Amino acid sequence: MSKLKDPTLLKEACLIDGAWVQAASGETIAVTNPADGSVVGRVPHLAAEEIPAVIAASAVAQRAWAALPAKERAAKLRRWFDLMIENVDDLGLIMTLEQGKPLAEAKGEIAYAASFIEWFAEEAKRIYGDTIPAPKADQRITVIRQPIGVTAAITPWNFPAAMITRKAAPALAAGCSMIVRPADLTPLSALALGELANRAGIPAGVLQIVTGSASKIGKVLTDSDVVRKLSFTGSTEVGRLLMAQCAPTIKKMSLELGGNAPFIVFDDADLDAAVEGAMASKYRNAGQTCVCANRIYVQRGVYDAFAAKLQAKVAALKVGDGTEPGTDIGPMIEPKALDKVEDHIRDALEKGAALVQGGKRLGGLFFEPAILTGVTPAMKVAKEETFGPLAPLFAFDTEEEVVAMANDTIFGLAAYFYTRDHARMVRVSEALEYGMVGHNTGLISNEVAPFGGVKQSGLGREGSKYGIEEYLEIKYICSAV
Ligand SMILES: NC(=O)C1=CN([C@@H]2O[C@H](COP(=O)(O)OP(=O)(O)OC[C@H]3O[C@@H](n4cnc5c(N)ncnc54)[C@H](OP(=O)(O)O)[C@@H]3O)[C@@H](O)[C@H]2O)C=CC1
Ligand SMILES: O=C(O)[C@H](O)CS(=O)(=O)O
Repeated sequence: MSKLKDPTLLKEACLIDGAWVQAASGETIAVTNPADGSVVGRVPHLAAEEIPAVIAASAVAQRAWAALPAKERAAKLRRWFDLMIENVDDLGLIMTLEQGKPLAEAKGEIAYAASFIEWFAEEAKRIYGDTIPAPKADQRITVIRQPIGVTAAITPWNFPAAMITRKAAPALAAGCSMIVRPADLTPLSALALGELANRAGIPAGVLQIVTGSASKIGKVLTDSDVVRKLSFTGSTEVGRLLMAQCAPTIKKMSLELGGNAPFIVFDDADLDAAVEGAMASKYRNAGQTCVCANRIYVQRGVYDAFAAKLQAKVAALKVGDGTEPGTDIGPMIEPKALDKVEDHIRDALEKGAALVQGGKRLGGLFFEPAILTGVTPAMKVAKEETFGPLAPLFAFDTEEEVVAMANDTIFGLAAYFYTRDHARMVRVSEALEYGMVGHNTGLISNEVAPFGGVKQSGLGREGSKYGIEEYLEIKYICSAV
């Protein structure tokens, strides 16, 4: 890839025990650019039989890594953060070429991804314990927190860097090792991060990155009793499967799964702010994020005004190759993603909705950002996650009605609402059954706050002071004195 300042960041190999390794079979997987179908690179297609050695290396490395003083682990993580920031242009370009998002968004994700490493480099030094007054004079009670041990992560294609560091940073900060299996569609970002981890002095085997069959590699990782924790980001369907696979070994799990975010606009909202928030929440990454507004509810008195304002903004979005200046919406990741958006539009139209903006294929994997009006709870788009650039507008009359509709889903990841009434802000933020709620904002993701869902959107939290708990075990020590 000639445009890289540092071409050695394009790693077409797996990171195993500190070395860059090909599959024993020599088989590879092509990584293609969703903008034009060109091959960006090729990564190894490891066989399942090659994974036990990776797990063994992880176990050896983890013991030495955990034995380091926290301050030394923190310093290496901080160096990894610094190297990511220094290489943001190359990391962003690699991401745009394999995932499609506009370059500015890709660079923004690199900064977001790096922020987790910066944050947990600091948290590494603050893993405190407790002393507890004993019930007997000849006893002393202490509580310490220790790393879980060998961990694994399986990550999705939509945030090829942030979903790696949001798991690896707390794991390594806690003294764990981690084996990462990135999505086949976007492994190059993860492998570039692995190269920078090596350069940062993170010891061989502490962070390993393997590519190949998700189900076969996943099965080896979930079956292993050495792997004590699995962190997964992806669909609820695969999350359920992995939970079942982890049950026989009683693995700790973190699950960041599907969403179906309601975005509610009350009639007392600042409409321009609400439109800006809807644009940011809905069309980021071409709508391919789990916290995207999936259902937009607008109180009847402002419905037409909101729809008109939103349509004007959406009509101005530039769809194109993510490397082209001014592109707002890149290609979608694969053909089935466009099929799902079209299916949701077709179903809504058959049930009485109107397509007032966009909704056409633009060739290849490009899709025209769309708006539906007259949407009702009877339509697929009310129950299923579109994961694409489609804004379905529902009208509502009362607060009670819209909260009930917003909560009528198996998901509970993110929700958003716009109101300038303080009492309503308190009532609605407490009534919404979601792990994360945005009030008068459509962007809630950062490294300092606990990211995660309730109901069938997942288990656990990532980021924040809570995120490191996912990689620690509590040990209670009772001493007779
Ligand atoms: N809560 C969150 O933060 C996020 C949730 N999601 C949700 O995921 C969906 C879209 O993302 P998508 O990546 O397609 O989700 P998938 O669940 O299909 O894939 C996620 C990851 O799991 C891997 N995978 C797939 N099947 C298995 C299996 N049987 N065993 C082990 N690993 C497997 C995939 O590998 P491969 O792709 O190589 O086959 C990929 O690396 C949406 O529902 C979205 O909401 C997505 C991102 C973030
Ligand atoms: O996978 C996702 O969709 C991300 O978690 C969304 S975010 O963290 O970038 O908001």
